[in-house]
Amino acid sequence: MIYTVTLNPAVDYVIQLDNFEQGTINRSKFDYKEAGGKGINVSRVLNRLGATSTALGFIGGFTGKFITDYLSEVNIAHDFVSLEEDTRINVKLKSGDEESEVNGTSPEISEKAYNHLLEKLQGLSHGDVVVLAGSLPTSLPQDTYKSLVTMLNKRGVSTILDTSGKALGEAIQAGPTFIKPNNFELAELFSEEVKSDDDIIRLAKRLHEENNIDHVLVSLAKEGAIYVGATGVYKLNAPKGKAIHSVGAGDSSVAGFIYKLQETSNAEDAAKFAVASGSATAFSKTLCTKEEAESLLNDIHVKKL
Ligand SMILES: Nc1ncnc2c1ncn2[C@@H]1O[C@H](COP(=O)(O)OP(=O)(O)OP(=O)(O)O)[C@@H](O)[C@H]1O
Ligand SMILES: O=P(O)(O)OC[C@@]1(O)O[C@H](CO)[C@@H](O)[C@@H]1O
Repeated sequence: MIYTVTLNPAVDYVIQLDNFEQGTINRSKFDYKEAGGKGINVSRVLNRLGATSTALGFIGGFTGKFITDYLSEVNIAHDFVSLEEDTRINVKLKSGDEESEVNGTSPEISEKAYNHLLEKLQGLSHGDVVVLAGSLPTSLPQDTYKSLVTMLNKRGVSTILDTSGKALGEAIQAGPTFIKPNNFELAELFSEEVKSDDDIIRLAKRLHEENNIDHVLVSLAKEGAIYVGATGVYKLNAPKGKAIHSVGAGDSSVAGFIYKLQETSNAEDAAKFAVASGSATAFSKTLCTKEEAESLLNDIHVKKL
């Protein structure tokens, strides 16, 4: 069974304007709200691809209810720990072709709430897959993902990690099964400039070999992705197209990778489907459908390096 863990979910409030002007009243051309947060997006894309998952994490208030109502409506199982405080609202502002984001602050996570989540995860075992994705609420320590990965690894659970900054730096020491940093997150992780594919491959190989991470997929937005794993190093181009809404593109790549790897056990196919899913999301108004992802597969070429 696949579980996604979103410790810091969000209602994404997406606003489109022709031209945002600072210091004055702007009126949106259109706006909408979506159930967001990286793990929740992974569950949503898995659902669109035809794979079942259960969404876990912390949820609270009217914003939390918006998310759980939506998940129930689209038949995504969920078992969140309830909080008193509202789940945050993240603003995604699109002005012309520019995208800006203001992500809200997280509610406080009490020790009791954290232990409640831990109990749910402690019930998992070999064969289960857990996706840990997104930022940590500010009240949780930076090594939270590290301790969760350590605990899950001991139980034989596969761990997929998509986070950034110090939380990522700590968690890679526990050797998750799969990580998907983008090139900026990779550079930050090693405090190095990443200027070329060779730089990316060198650092991704270190993660694979020294940190024991089976699959390292470095996403490169419109440049595609580079994969490093036991079967080799692959460079994948992204299909050409007009990027409409890139929020959730990375989460779609994670979902696409997990979905295809479970289906075929082939890392090259999984990396290709990851790029297709990420690009399909970037090219559409919201998260991709299976048909949209599949329609891009012929435009993605995998080069073994
Ligand atoms: N402009 C684009 N054109 C084509 N494909 C894109 C574009 N932007 C993103 N993608 C696709 O989405 C994947 C993930 O994108 P990216 O590297 O931006 O991840 P990310 O930084 O985690 O994204 P985000 O935080 O926006 O979800 C890429 O590997 C690519 O397949
Ligand atoms: O603040 P975080 O947890 O790093 O990212 C949260 C977020 O920006 O990520 C998703 C897109 O990947 C959005 O749905 C959500 O608003």
